[in-house]
Amino acid sequence: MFRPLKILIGTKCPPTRCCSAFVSRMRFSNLQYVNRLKEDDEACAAALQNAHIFLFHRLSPLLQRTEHRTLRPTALVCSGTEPQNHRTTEESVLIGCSEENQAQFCLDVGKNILNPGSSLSWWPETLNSVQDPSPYEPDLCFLLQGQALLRWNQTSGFCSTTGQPTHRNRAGSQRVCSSSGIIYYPKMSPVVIVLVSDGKRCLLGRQSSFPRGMYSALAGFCDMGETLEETLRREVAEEVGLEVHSVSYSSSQHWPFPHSSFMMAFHASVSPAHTQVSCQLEDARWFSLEEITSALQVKTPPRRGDPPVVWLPPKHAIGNRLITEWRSVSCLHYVNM
Ligand SMILES: NC(=O)c1ccc[n+]([C@@H]2O[C@H](COP(=O)([O-])OP(=O)(O)OC[C@H]3O[C@@H](n4cnc5c(N)ncnc54)[C@H](O)[C@@H]3O)[C@@H](O)[C@H]2O)c1
Ligand SMILES: [Mg+2]
Repeated sequence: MFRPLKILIGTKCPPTRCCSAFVSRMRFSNLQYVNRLKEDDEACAAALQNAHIFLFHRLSPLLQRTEHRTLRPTALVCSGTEPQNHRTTEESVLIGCSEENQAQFCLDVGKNILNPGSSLSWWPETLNSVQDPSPYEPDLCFLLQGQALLRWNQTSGFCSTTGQPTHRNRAGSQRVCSSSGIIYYPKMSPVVIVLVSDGKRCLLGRQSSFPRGMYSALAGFCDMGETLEETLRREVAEEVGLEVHSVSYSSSQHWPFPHSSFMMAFHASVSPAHTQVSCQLEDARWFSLEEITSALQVKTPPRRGDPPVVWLPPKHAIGNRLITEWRSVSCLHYVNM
């Protein structure tokens, strides 16, 4: 039976993924340490004895609401003195280590491999319900990484070539076919997300699967063999029938839906003379600076029965970042006119 060791509420945030954090982590050999744990099962098992283990249930992270109405991940703190049960040692996945070289793992205590997508639906709702998500943000990429790695291990139990079982290494960072020796590594799907502008307005769309009233930048999966630029131009042409004429890169983000996407975000512009939308989505339309400004102020999605209101992806989604960047540049443009 699963036996928790000690629950730590509001555990210290893992380091954020900004460039300076990476540089300092390199300097203190943290990355080399994590790489060694991925390659050395014995070292990894030893590290687990004194690790922080972040808990998930059916792929959803177990979160604690703090007194400041923010959410924090819940972790077991292993002291090395108590024996660990079979599931902890066999199913925890390594996701990193602290500045003090304490290993950090994730463990799903209620995995649901028959319907792995079902438990994810509460993610956006939970994240949107956080009044002020800023203290949560450093934890978010950490949890997304853990969730993706847990799901990949739960759904990759068999070799797609031989049909035989695969076995994971201690860190959960690779799986090997027991019959052929083929090595599998975690997969993610590249996605382009693009905010199209005509100079004065930006173009947002919604799919029928989006929550009521939500609009976002256009997005689409890369086809095999495509460059990012080709995906971007194809998706904009397919979804709204427009041709973009300039493209600039913004940023990237791991995204858990539908099965670990790697989102690469861009700004693009169309000629103000050719803005007629031919929509293949549920809706796509141009938004003025004023409309975007008021939509960004909607912090929680409308409840059932509330009047319809446009709202945008939450702060931690890259779609929100694109829209916020566009608004900042547009505001500057108006100030300078
Ligand atoms: N983080 C954000 O701010 C943000 C905002 C908007 C969309 N997104 C994400 O972008 C992703 C792509 O957007 P979309 O749904 O408009 O894509 P899309 O326009 O390419 O349409 C989705 C369809 O593409 C096909 N497809 C091709 N390759 C696929 C793959 N590897 N996995 C799944 N389906 C594949 C499927 O038929 C699917 O129904 C979605 O997962 C969505 O959650 C994220
Ligand atoms: Mg799309």
